[in-house]
Amino acid sequence: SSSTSSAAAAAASLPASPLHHRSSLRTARALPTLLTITTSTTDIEAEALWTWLAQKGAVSDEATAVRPACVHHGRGLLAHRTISQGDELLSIPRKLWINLETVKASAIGRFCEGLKPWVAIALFLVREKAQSNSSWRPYLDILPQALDSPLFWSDEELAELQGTQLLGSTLGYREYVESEVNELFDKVIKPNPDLFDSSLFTYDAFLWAFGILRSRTFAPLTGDELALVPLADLVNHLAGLEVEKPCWEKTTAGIFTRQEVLLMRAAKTFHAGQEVVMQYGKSKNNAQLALDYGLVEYDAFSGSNNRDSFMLTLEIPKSDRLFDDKLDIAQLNGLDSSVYFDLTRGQGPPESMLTFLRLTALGGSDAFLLEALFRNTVWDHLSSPVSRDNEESICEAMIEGCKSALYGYQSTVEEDLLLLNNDNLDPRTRIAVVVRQGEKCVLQEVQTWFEARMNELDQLEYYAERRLRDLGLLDEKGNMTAWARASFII
Ligand SMILES: C[S@@+](CC[C@H](N)C(=O)[O-])C[C@H]1O[C@@H](n2cnc3c(N)ncnc32)[C@H](O)[C@@H]1O
Repeated sequence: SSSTSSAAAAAASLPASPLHHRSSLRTARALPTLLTITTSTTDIEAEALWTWLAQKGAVSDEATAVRPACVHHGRGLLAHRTISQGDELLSIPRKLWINLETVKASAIGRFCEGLKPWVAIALFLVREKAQSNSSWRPYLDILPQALDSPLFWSDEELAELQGTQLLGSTLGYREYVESEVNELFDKVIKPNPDLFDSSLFTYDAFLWAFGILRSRTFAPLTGDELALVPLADLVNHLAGLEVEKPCWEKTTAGIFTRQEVLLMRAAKTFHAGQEVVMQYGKSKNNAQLALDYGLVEYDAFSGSNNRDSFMLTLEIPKSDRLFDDKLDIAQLNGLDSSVYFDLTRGQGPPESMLTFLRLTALGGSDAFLLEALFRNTVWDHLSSPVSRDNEESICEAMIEGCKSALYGYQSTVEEDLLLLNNDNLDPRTRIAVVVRQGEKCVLQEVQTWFEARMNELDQLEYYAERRLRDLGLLDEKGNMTAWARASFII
C-alpha cells in the first residue's frame, strides 16, 4: 500500500532541517571516576588569559576556586581547593562576554543591524582574530584552531559516516553556513573594503567561528542572548554526570553597581586538583554531541547507550485518497502530515508514533473511523490496535523501513564493536563508529519490536472487540455475554 511504502521510505530519511534537532529524555548512566590532573608544562596562553581577567577584576589568585590548565581534552578547569556541589566556581561580568552588544559597540557595529546573533559574532571573531592588537587577544589566543566536529572532517573522514543521519546533518549545516556567508559577503564584506579585508572572510573562517560558537556557548546564553564567556568556556564535559540544576546561571552581582554576570556553579563536589566538569546536555544524542562538541559518549562495558538515537520521519502520503481526512485528524492533535520521532536506544517506539502510524495506514474497512462522527475520538481509538490488517501493515512498513535503512550503512554493528575495542582508534573515526553503530542498534531494536508485534497479531485486541466489550457484549475472556447471545438469538 502507499502508506506502507511511505513509512518504509520515511524510516531512512534525514532530519528535515539541520537546525531542528529534537531531544528526548534519557535515563541516568553510571558516573565514571573523576581523574586528578597534575600539570607540568606552563600554559602560556592560559596564564595570559588569567592575568588579563585578573586585571579586569574578574578573578583573583587569592579567592579563586578554579584555575585553567592543560587536561585530557585540551584545556580545562582544575579545582584550586575543595568545592562542594552548588558552590560558586567563577563569576564573569557581562562586559567581558562577547555577544551582540560587544559587536554593536565595535567598529563594525553599524553593519550588524538585522544580522543573526551568531553571524554578527562570527563576523566579529574572524575580524578580531586577524588583528594583532585586538583588545580580546588573550581570549582569542586560547580558542582552538582545530575542532573535531564532523563539520571539519575531510571527505575521507566523512566516508566513515556513510548511511548515517549524522552525515546528512553535517552536510546540511555546512550548506547553511555557506549560504549565510555568501549573503554576508555580498551585503556587508564586499561593499566595505575599508573595514573588511575580504581575503579573511572565507567560508572556512566562518565555519571555524560557527564551530567555536556551537562548542563554547551554553544555556542561558544561547539564541538571542548568545555569548562567549572567557574562562567559563574552558569547562569540559563529563559523560554520565547527573546534574540537578544548570551550571551556567545569568544573575546580577556587586554591592554598589549591580552588573550582570555569568555565574558558574559546581555540578558536584570536587577536591583540590580534580578537573571541574559539567554536563553539556543530558538530552543531546551522540549525533548532536558530535556536531556541537566533537565528542560522543560510549560505554564499552555496558554496551548500552542512551545517547544512541535515530530520528524517524513519518508522513501521510499526498497520494493517499484519504489524505485530507488524515491530515485533519493529525492537525487536530497538534501534528502535521510529516512528523519526526526521536527513537532512543532501549525505549521502544513512542505511543504517539504507533498512533500516527495507524492513522497513516488507515484504509479499507477501517476507513469509517475517519468519518465526521469520530473526528474527536479517532485519535484515542488509534492509540490501541485498530484491526489486524492495519496493525499488520504498520509492522510490515516499519520492518521494511528499518531493513532498508540498515542496508545503507557500510558496516555491521559487530564490525563496529570490534573497531571500538581498539584503544588506538583515532578520535574522529571513533566518533563516526560510535554514532553509526548507535543508529544501527536503534534501528535493529525497532525492527525487532515490530517483528515481535507481527508474531502476536492474533492475540491483540482490536477496535471491534473493544467496542463490544465497552457495550458489555463481550466478557473479560472475550466470550459473548449471555445478554449478547440472547440479543443475537432474537
Ligand atoms: C567548552 S570547550 C571546553 C574547553 C576546551 N577543552 C578547550 O581546550 O578549549 C568544549 C570543547 O572541549 C572538548 N571537550 C570537552 N569535554 C570533552 C570530553 N568529555 N571528551 C572529549 N572532548 C571534550 C571538545 O573539543 C569540546 O568541543
